[in-house]
Amino acid sequence: MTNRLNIAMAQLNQRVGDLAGNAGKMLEWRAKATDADLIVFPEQQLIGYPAEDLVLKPAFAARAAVELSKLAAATADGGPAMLVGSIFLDDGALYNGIALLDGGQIAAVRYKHELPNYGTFDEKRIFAAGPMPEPVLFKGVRIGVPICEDGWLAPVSLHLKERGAELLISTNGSPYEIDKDDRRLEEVFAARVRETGLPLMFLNRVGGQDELVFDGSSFVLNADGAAAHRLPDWEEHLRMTHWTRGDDGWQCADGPKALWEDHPADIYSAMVTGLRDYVNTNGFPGVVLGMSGGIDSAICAAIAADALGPDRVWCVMLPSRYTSQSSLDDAAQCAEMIGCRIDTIPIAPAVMAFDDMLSGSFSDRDVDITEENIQSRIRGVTLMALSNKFGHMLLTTGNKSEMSVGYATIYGDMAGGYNPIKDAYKMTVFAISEWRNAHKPRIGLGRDGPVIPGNIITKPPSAELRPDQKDSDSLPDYPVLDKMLHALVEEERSVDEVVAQGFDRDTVVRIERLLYLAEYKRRQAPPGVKLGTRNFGRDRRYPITNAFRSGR
Ligand SMILES: Nc1ncnc2c1ncn2[C@@H]1O[C@H](COP(=O)(O)OP(=O)(O)OC[C@H]2O[C@@H]([n+]3cccc(C(=O)O)c3)[C@H](O)[C@@H]2O)[C@@H](O)[C@H]1O
Ligand SMILES: Nc1ncnc2c1ncn2[C@@H]1O[C@H](COP(=O)(O)OP(=O)(O)OP(=O)(O)O)[C@@H](O)[C@H]1O
Ligand SMILES: NC(=O)CC[C@H](N)C(=O)O
Repeated sequence: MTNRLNIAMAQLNQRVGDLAGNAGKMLEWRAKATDADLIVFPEQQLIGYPAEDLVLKPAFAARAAVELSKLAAATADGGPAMLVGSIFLDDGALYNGIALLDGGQIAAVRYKHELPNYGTFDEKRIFAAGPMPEPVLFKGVRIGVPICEDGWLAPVSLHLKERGAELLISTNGSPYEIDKDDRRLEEVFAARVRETGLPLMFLNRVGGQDELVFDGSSFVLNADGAAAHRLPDWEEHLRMTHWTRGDDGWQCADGPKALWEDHPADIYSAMVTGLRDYVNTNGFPGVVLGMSGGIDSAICAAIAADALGPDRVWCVMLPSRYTSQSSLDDAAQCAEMIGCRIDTIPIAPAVMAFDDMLSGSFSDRDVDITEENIQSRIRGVTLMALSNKFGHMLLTTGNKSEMSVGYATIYGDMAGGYNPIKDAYKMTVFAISEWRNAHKPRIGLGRDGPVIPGNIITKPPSAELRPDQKDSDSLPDYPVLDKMLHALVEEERSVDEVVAQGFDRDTVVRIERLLYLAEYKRRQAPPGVKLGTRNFGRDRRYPITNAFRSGR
């Protein structure tokens, strides 16, 4: 039995499916934590979280077992023991679990009891729930290891306390959502400390995995509820924590307390993190995007420059006969401010070729939205040709307001691989543009100073697909539209409830109809960074074919 423990917290990124890579990285970080008795890694650090249905492939679970044995063998060197999250096939059932690796062996294994099955989580579909976990014994100390959701609810921690746990170490794969960092510390895990009277370590992963981003923001709370450590958000970080046992139990010595980003800096960092990891992990040399002189493409280019560096961002202006001189000037100035390449490829020759090709088929039809959308699709084809030829991934730039009501052209401006602003309403796009002009993000690789010309932020949004077109011709002004959408999407309000908030009934009925009709477009849209509690794709899963309208 010991009265002192040094526990290292490894707030790491992960690569889903790269078991050997994740294992190698854990050993690298362990080698840096020389004074540690124990080094702790986030939930499912070995396989990457969330690995989704990949865990159901028997060969994957078998490989995880092999890699875990190798890691266990590596602890025969007398260095720090390791707490490693992985998957475990046990008597035909698959568990999300954690292993204590010590003295060259797998010294203990515990399974997750509470499986989250809401929002983005589907763990009941892929895992069996473990029994109530007992504490693990390490150097004579009984440590409770609630795995993520186990710590979000009271029963597991209470059980661990009852079974003699002396401190709690919670390993997490807790995705970013607006304000979630403070909620984890001040509400959820502070409650576990109050209920059990035990000190608690909360360790979370960082980095992006498809639509999810993880902010880290790990911490240690002492039994009196005071924070002893706060690790930085959005960065990998190794933190040594020093614990002593006194008459009142275990106490963690005070350490550095990082400040976590406020609004809207956190949203911007989430977008940078999600895009950076998506592009780098999937091996693209950079990104290409259509730069129209509008705010959506401008902020996407700025985010990409902060994610990848300006030299990996390639903007292309694709003017048509409706593109104004001010759009050409704004696009050029924006690229110059960001410090990235911009080329100009006029689309008129392709537009004329399509007019010609289709003139026979369309001879008895008026010109309508068909011709407008052909311009957008020509841009999509051109940008995808650049992507094919040079390897850069095409960014899509539709914000959540547009994606909500289908204000985008399928196979046109919706063509692409990833959308950094997919979960940001238009008013959020304005807010982060203002913010980025006044601040360089801490994790950003872009330039200091403003990156978006003021005119792009102040001019009325327009798709420029026909003369003098404005978004407000088809949609309510964005401050109004966004409030309605917030009520309909994020809060799942009915038309009557939204009308009661002071909005015009006909408009709300129309917006709800557009929202439901556009489901088919969203189902074919690229993934993008989740910011809120109700993103399109993982959180909000509506039927495409859907006759329900709440306003009739
Ligand atoms: N339920 C369903 N399941 C599967 N497919 C369905 C469908 N309903 C329609 N469709 C298909 O979708 C087609 C209509 O969708 P789509 O072709 O997108 O055309 P549509 O939605 O009619 O038009 C695009 C809209 O996006 C606006 N916009 C805003 C900003 C930028 C841009 C831009 O392009 O840069 C565009 C543009 O002004 C216009 O209002 C139909 O012709 C039909 O083929
Ligand atoms: N002239 C253009 N050149 C290059 N890309 C374009 C052009 N027009 C549209 N696009 C692409 O299509 C996307 C959708 O156009 P849209 O007008 O909705 O967005 P925006 O111009 O960036 O912003 P805003 O809605 O504020 O005008 C743009 O973000 C851009 O990627
Ligand atoms: N991986 C998990 O169990 C995460 C669930 C947890 N409630 C969260 O949102 O962070």
